[in-house]
Amino acid sequence: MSSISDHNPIHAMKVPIIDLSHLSRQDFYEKSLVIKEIHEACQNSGVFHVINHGIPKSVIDEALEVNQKFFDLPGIMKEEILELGSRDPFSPVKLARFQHSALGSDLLQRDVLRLQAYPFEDFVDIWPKHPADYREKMGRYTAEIKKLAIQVFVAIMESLNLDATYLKENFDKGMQLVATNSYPSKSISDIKIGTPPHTDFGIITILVQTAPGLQVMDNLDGTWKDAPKLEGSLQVFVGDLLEVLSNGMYKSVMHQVIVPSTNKTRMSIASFHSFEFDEIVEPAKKLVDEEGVKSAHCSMGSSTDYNMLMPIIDLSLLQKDHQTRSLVISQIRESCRTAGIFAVINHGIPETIAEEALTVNKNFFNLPLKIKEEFFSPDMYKPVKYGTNQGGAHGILWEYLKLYSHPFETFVDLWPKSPPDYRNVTDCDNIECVWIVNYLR
Ligand SMILES: O=C(O)CCC(=O)C(=O)O
Ligand SMILES: [Fe+2]
Repeated sequence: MSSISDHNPIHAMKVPIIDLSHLSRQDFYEKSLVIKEIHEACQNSGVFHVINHGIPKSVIDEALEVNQKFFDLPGIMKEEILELGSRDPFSPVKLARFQHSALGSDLLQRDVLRLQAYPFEDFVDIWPKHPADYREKMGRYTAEIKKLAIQVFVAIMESLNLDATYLKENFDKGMQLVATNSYPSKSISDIKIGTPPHTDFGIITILVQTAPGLQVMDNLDGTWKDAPKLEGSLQVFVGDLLEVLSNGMYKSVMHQVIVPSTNKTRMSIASFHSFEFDEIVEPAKKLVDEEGVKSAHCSMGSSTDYNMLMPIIDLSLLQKDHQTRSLVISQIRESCRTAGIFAVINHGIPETIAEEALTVNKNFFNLPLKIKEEFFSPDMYKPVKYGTNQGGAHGILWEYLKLYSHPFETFVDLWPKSPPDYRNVTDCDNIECVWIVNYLR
């Protein structure tokens, strides 16, 4: 059986480096160049380094040190935290050992201490008490990172051609969840050390890592690349909600950690930033085209536990080698088990076909009632059925058209004749298929 250790050699990714000191300069031209670099970085790689970010090295080093000390504590000292958070996924402080299946049959393990960090006063009293300076040093680190996240968020909004103040207030008071990942130097039996492939759920993540192991999916060639640390930099990741907000212009970046077997332990601190928990995120209006067409994104709040977000499955990976295919299949299994819903990308259906189908159906619903009524029937098993419906707490009214569509030849002659190009829309080749087109007035 194949395993992580025998997959292809990994090359390093050219992760863009953004010099943040240019952002605070008065020079408009210099600033606009950085904004352009941020735009390209978010669009192409979904991850970038920030340097000259203004956070003192001592603050970062102390945060890493104090977390290392925490993980080195005897189990008994960590027990109070385990007690507090182990059973409740929404607990603001949670310590857990994650074991996830990754490539092939491999299991990947890491320990994670997750803390809600904003507003600081609301949570600090339940942060670890040991080591004695944990709260002070992590408090300083998380406050600096929050300031940096706001600065980066504003620049990202500008890079999308949105106003610098767009959703800034929401982001200012939004959530900050900090996860310290601890990767021990040796694994037990067959279990490898690492984090399985995933995208981060929020708007942005700011990461500091101590040792090699982080890999990023290169969207250009669909391969994993090493994303090593750069001395003094912090790494910024595009999260799922930024993908939604940007109407798909920026893509959340798929990444994983596979710790090479050396004798060194590895640690990272990931700070996830988003809006308030129950806020629904939708594509920015300015980025939705004139016809109001949103790309295939669901709006979603960040209220869900971050392990429970809408998973995104890249169907093109099913055509790749055996290892990759079984990874995708295990992602699908996991999505069905946990979220019960998932989004598919790279599904092979050209965008034009989906758009034409939407347009031709819109044209159908805009026909005079007299024509649509022809398909009205109380028989719910009729292969072509038009009707109206009303429901939900707000009594929303919608029209629908239900079509049996496979086998195409059997049913196409029953489909609407107008608009004249209605029947040209693609058939489904080899699946049992019923289309139900709902139309909200
Ligand atoms: O450990 C790392 O470098 C990355 C961890 C990560 O991706 C996460 O916590 O979401
Ligand atoms: Fe991550």
